[in-house]
Amino acid sequence: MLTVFEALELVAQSALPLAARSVPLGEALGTRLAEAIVSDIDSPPFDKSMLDGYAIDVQDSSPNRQIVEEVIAGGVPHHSVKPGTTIRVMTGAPMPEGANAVVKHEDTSLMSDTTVKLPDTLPHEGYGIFLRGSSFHAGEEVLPAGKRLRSIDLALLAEVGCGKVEVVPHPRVAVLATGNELVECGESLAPGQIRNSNSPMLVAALREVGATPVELGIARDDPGELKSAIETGLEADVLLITGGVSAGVMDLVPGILTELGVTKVFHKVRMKPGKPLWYGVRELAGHRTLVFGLPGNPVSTLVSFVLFVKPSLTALGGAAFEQSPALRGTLTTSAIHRGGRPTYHPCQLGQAMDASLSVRPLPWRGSADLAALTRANGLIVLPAGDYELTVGTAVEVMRL
Ligand SMILES: Nc1nc2c(c(=O)[nH]1)N[C@H]1C(S)=C(S)[C@@H](COP(=O)(O)OP(=O)(O)OC[C@H]3O[C@@H](n4cnc5c(N)ncnc54)[C@H](O)[C@@H]3O)O[C@H]1N2
Ligand code: MOO
Repeated sequence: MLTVFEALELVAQSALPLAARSVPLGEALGTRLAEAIVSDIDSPPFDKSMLDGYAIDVQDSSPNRQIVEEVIAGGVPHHSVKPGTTIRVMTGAPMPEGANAVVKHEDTSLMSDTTVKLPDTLPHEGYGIFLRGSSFHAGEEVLPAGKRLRSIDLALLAEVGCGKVEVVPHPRVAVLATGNELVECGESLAPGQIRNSNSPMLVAALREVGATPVELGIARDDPGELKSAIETGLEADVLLITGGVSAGVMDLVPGILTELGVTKVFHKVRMKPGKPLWYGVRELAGHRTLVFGLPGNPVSTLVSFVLFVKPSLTALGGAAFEQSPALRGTLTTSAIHRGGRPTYHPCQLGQAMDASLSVRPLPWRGSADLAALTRANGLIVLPAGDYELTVGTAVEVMRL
C-alpha cells in the first residue's frame, strides 16, 4: 500500500494548472493572474487635490485672495492661479495651473462671496496635492502574472481599465454521494438509513478554498444510476465521489470509473482514516478530470479532502501543489497509538503559556464520529506503531 507521501506525489503529477481564460472582474476574486498587468494610465492621471479648499501659489504673500473659479471632482479648471487669486477646489478635482498647494477649507475664512482670507502660515509647497503619476506610470507593470487576486487587487485592475482579465479559473468540482442508505438532510430516517452529511461538508469546503462546487446529489448503489451521475461529474475539472470504494458487494464505483475511461492511479493509502481512497484521471477530447473516490465515512472523507483534494485544487488554480505547512506542538495530555497506519487524530490546538502551540488530543470514536471533529481545530499526525506519548511530547499537527 502507498504511503501518504507516495500517493501525494502521484496526485501532484496530474494536478496541473487549468487553461487560462478571460473572466469579468466580478468573477476574478481568488483566482491567479495568467498575465502581467500593465497600466494604460498614469496614476493619478492628473495632479489632483486631496482636500476641499483653495489652490494657491505658496510664493504669493497676499493674505486675501480673489476666488476666480470653483472646480469640483470631475470638472476641469478654466483659469490659472495668478498673484492675488485662488481657485476653490474640491477633493479629487484637477489642480489648476499656477497653484502648488491647497489650503484646507477650515483654515480659511470668507470675507465676501469672492474673497477668502488665508491663514498666517501657509502650507508647504506640494501640500494637499497628489501629483500625476506619483503612484505609477502608464506602461508600468502593476500586478505580476501568478498573483492571487484579492479585493484590493481588483480595485487596481479596475483603476487601470481591466474589465476582463486572463486568469487561471477556479476549478469546477462535482460532488456525488453514493449509497442506498443515504437520504438528504431534510428527510426523516427509515430503518437502516442515514443522512447525507458528506455532500454539504464537501460543497462548503470547496467554497472555502474558492473552488466552484457542482452538486450531483445522491446516487443509489445501482450501476445505471451511478454510471449516469458519474458521466455528468466527469464534465467537471474534478469529481469527488464519496462512498463505495472499499471492498463491499455494493462497492461498484471503481469498476464504473474504469468503464468510463478513468485510469486508476492508485487505490488505498496507508493512513487512518481514509485508507480506501481511490484516485484516477480521465483525459478525453483535451479535457482532464481528476477523480477522487473518497471513503464514505465523513471523517475519512474530510481527512482525504484536506490531505489530497485541497492541494490539488490549489495546483489546478495555478499555484504550487502544497499542503498547509505541518506544525510542531506539545501534547497537554498523553496519547496512545495502536496500529500499522499513521493516524490523523482530531485535536484542539491552543497557545501554551510560553506562546508555543499546545495540542490536546480529543476523544474520538473513529471515522464515522463526525461530532468529535466539530470540536477539533487540528489533526495530530501520529506515526504508525504501538506506543504511548506522554504529556510534553512534541508532535506534528495540521490545522483544520
Ligand atoms: N473489507 C473491508 N471493509 C472495509 C474496508 C476495507 O479495507 N476492507 N475499509 C473500511 C474503511 S477504512 C472505510 S473508511 C470504509 C469506506 O467505505 P466506502 O468508501 O466503500 O463507503 P461506504 O461503504 O459506502 O460507506 C462507509 C460508511 O460511511 C457512510 N456514508 C457513506 N456515504 C455517506 C454520506 N454521504 N454521508 C454520511 N455518511 C456516509 C456509510 O453509510 C457507511 O457507514 O469501509 C470500511 N470497510
Ligand atoms: O480508513 Mo477508514 O477511513 O479508517 O475508516
